[in-house]
Order: sequence, then structure tokens, then C-alpha cells
Amino acid sequence: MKPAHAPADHPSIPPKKTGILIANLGTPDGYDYWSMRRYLNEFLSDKRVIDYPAWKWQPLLQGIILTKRPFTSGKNYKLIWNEDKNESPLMTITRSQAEALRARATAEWGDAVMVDFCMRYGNPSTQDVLERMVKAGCQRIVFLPLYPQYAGATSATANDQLFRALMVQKWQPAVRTCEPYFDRPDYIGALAASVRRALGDTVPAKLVASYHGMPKRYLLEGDPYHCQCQKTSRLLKEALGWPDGVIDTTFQSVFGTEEWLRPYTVEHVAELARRGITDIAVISPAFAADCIETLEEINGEIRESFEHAGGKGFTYIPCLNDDPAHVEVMLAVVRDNIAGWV
Ligand SMILES: C=CC1=C(C)c2cc3[nH]c(cc4nc(cc5[nH]c(cc1n2)c(C)c5CCC(=O)O)C(CCC(=O)O)=C4C)c(C)c3C=C
Ligand SMILES: [Fe+2]
Ligand SMILES: [Fe+2]
Repeated sequence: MKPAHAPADHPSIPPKKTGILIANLGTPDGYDYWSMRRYLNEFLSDKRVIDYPAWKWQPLLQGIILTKRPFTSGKNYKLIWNEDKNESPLMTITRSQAEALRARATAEWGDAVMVDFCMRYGNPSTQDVLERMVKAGCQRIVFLPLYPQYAGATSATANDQLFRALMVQKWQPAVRTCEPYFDRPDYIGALAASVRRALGDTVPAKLVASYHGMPKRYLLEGDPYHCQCQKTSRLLKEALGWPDGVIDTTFQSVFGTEEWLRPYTVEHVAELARRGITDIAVISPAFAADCIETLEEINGEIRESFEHAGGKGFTYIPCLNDDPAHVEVMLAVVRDNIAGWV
């Protein structure tokens, strides 16, 4: 639309909208060596993820890690790859979440909103999607990083990337970044419902709530992730009405030589089996979508560790993914943040 006063070469201005942008971590474009290397290079060069000085870290990363890890991680991605769509499950699920959220948000706010998703690393990039939204008339953006618990390595770096994309906009939209939702009753309720769906009304001998790990040093330096994970587990226990001691909170995906948050899931499940707890369920509340860390690590490596130590029954409870209850949580978070804009 051109304004009435416009000279002939005045650019047209689309009607004003509010963009709702959900963001996840990102995933490789393929499981071949170069796709994996590109992805891991971008990810592991992020100072929010690995905070060593570049002079110390980059030679290690470029020399040893990016020579070997693209092969080993690529093999793992191959095991879970969505061959029909030629993409990783994280991509398929995040797209599906965005479509479901779009349907719900459009039902509520009509054409005043536009819903899309982006990734912190790889594609679709935060910059490309933000540009598309700005071109379509989004003068306001609600930005929702899909991490229930805040971590510098996830939520903050997603926001950083949005702010980088804003730095190069001639017409910069107003933005609101959403706070983490680790203790929202609707999120806890959706987790509890997913547990009941998987286990029925029986209280298991043990439910392991396995969260993605991080170096313990990040906690000591002020990152609240550990505490938010503990609180999610406690609220889940309360929502289920279970006694103390049924849910164990553990941390997975240890990387490198530093000490990470403990207990480590892979060791903990083996210890449970050795103690005679041979039937367990595992849930991963830090992941909004199933991904390599849940489908391959929890349901593959961690399950094997449990069975190797004598465990028999291992029930993996899927992430909330595009479960309607999860989409309602996202919509409610957006509703809280969009107030006054639509
Ligand atoms: C090395 C440091 C890492 C930190 C710190 C970290 C934190 C962190 N990550 C997630 C969520 C995801 N991580 C995923 C994959 C993944 N994570 C790391 C490393 C760290 N993560 C690596 C090297 C990888 C790649 C896979 C591999 O090579 O093993 C994913 C899945 C991506 C996918 O494509 O499926 C998610 C999601 C959280 C919540 C978190 C919080 C502390
Ligand atoms: Fe990770
Ligand atoms: Fe804590």
C-alpha cells in the first residue's frame, strides 16, 4: 500500500502486523560430513555455548573436534533422520509446532498476526525469517525461544541472534522476548498429562527427568538453568500427586573434559538397575521437541546403559512436541506478551 502523499518511487508499505516468532536450537541440513561440520562449527563457536577464549578453543575445535565429531554425530543423525522429508526430527516437529500455533493464533487474532519459526544455528536462520516478517509488515515481534528453562547457552543466545538480525534493519520492529516457562501451571499440566498418557495411573518405581546438561561452572557463575530444572521436576511431582523420591532429576549430553551438572543420566540409570530398580520411565522436560538428544541419546545410548546394567523395562516418554496442550502453552505465553499489540 502506498501512502496518499507518496511520490512515484515511494516504496509500498504493507499493513501493520505483529509477528510471532518461535525459535529452536537448529539442526544440520544433512548428516553428511560437510553439513554436520558447518552446523557443529557454528554451534560450538558460540561463546554462549563454549566460553573458552577463542585462542584456546578454536585450534582445538577446528583441528580435532571438527575432524572427528561430524562423522560420529552424523552416524547418530542418520539413525533418526526423517527420510521422507530429508530433514531431522527437530525440523519436522518445529515446523509442525509453528503450523499449529499459526492456526490457533490466527483463530484468535486474524490477519493482525503472522506466525513463523527460526533456528539459532543453520536454517531457517533467524535473520532470514526476521527479514521476511519485517517485509510483510511486522512492526512488532513477539519472540519465543522454545526452551522451558532459561540457559545462557540456549535462550540468551537465541535472543542475541535476534538482536543481531535487528541491528541491520532500516526499519527496526519493536520486540518482546518471552521469559522461560519452566514453572507455568499449563506447561507443568501438559507434562503431567504426557506422563499419565504413557504410564496410566500407576506410579512407577522411578521416573528419571533427564535435562540437557551444561558445565557446572556456568551454574556457579550465575546461570539459573539448574535451579529451574529442579523446580520443574518438583512441580511435576506435585501435579502428579506423587510422593518424594519417585522422580530423580539428572543431566545428560556431557561434552568435553570439564565437570557438568550432576548426576549424569547415563551413569544414574545404570546405578538404578544395579540397585534392582529394573523398570523406569524417562522424560526430558528441557526439550520442546524430540531431537537427537532424546531420540538417539536417551532412547538409544541411555537405554542401553540401563539394560547393560540389568534393567528390563525402559519407557521413554516423548517430548510435548506438537501436542495440542503444548500448543496451548505456547499460545498462552504469546498472549501474555502480545498484550496491547493486537
Ligand atoms: C557443548 C556444549 C553444549 C551445551 C552447553 C549445550 C546446552 C544445551 N543444549 C540444549 C538443546 C539441544 N542441544 C542439541 C544438540 C547438541 N548440543 C551440543 C552441545 C551443547 N549443548 C551438541 C554438540 C549438540 C549436537 C549434537 C551432537 O553432536 O551430539 C539439540 C538437538 C539438535 C538436533 O538437531 O536434534 C538440542 C535441542 C539445551 C536445552 C541446553 C541447555 C543447557
Ligand atoms: Fe545441546
Ligand atoms: Fe540450583
